[in-house]
Amino acid sequence: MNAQQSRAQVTAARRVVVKVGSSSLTTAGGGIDPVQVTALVDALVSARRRGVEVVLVSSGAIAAGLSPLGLSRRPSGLAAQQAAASVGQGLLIHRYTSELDRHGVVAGQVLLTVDDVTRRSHYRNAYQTFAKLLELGVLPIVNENDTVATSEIRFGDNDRLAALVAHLVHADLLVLLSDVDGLYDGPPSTPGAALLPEVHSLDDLAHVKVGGAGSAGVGTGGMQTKLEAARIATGAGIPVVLTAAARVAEALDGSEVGTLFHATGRRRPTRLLWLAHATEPMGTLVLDAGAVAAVTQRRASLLAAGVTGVEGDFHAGDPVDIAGADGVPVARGLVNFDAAELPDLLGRSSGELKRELGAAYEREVVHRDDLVLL
Ligand SMILES: Nc1ncnc2c1ncn2[C@@H]1O[C@H](COP(=O)(O)OP(=O)(O)O)[C@@H](O)[C@H]1O
Ligand SMILES: N[C@@H](CCC(=O)OP(=O)(O)O)C(=O)O
Repeated sequence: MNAQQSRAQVTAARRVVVKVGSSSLTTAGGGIDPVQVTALVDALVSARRRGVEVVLVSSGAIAAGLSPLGLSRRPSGLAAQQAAASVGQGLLIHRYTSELDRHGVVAGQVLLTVDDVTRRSHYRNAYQTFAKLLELGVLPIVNENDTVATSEIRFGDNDRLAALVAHLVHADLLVLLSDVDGLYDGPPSTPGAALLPEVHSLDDLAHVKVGGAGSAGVGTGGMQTKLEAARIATGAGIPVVLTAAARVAEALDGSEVGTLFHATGRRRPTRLLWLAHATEPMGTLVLDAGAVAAVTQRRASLLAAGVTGVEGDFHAGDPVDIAGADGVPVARGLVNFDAAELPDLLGRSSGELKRELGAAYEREVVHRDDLVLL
């Protein structure tokens, strides 16, 4: 496939998720950069006019809230960040809404937490909301619900959130916008660093040196979280274009800008993708060798009989790691029992548990549908 043919996947995309980072939306002095927002909105509206459905994932709430609160830089404490996000998210949406209004486009705000897409009932709900918004011609603008997320359940970076949203809405393409015009083989400030126009497999990037966030101090993850996002999306069958926010119009019309990451894998259930890549495990279940084989090779549910140890303080429904005797996680799943209930059940067969404790205890410790191999 030559470079031009590669970009045909971009122009063929009918549903696109575009993610823009804080560093591309804010001025050097802090606050939202109106010029950048106008340029971004114009490019998104042009794509919509070509019949493309667009979902925007926008960071910038914390950055936009700094100057109204008299802060000159991103605070380190979670509560202060949440306060800044609370102030800034309204300003950010107001800016988008008024820009989109010039084009007669209606914006819809969608604030997501990790729970919204790990819990079965929530993620179905999130999918239906997006589908309805798109059907109504609304441009959804997504951010993490920073003000309510706690440090344990926070995403922290919107790159992975964007990849998971792309999968959730069944997008054909993910466009990651930053202040740098693509992936370089080393931090772009390093002399001689060269842009990589195409990446066929993220496993080929051993030679690439990846640094942290840019100099402005408002971005969070740097290139690392963008590569993680690219891994999630491409592994689920969605190609990714990474480029500078200033080049969004070219990226969307299929010009050869930035870095194109080719899709490598196929679609998987969104919730499982989320479980593998986005959740913080609340504990670990240690298994005997037979149970490891059952879970990893036969894709069976995990039963109490094969669990030998329980670590952590979790509740039914929480994500937990599933490890072999060496403690190395082999899978992650949503557990069906509280940590406190499990010690009495370990090593016992389902039939025995049902006889002694009642039918409610016959259930799997982790059901195979709620389990993903790592
Ligand atoms: N190999 C690399 N290629 C490109 N950029 C890199 C690389 N390593 C580190 N970076 C840095 O990552 C920064 C982008 O991340 P970040 O500041 O978090 O952006 P955003 O706010 O857009 O999410 C760039 O400004 C760049 O300095
Ligand atoms: N939800 C946070 C954004 C966190 C984040 O990922 O920021 P960035 O690295 O700029 O994309 C906010 O709106 O400030």
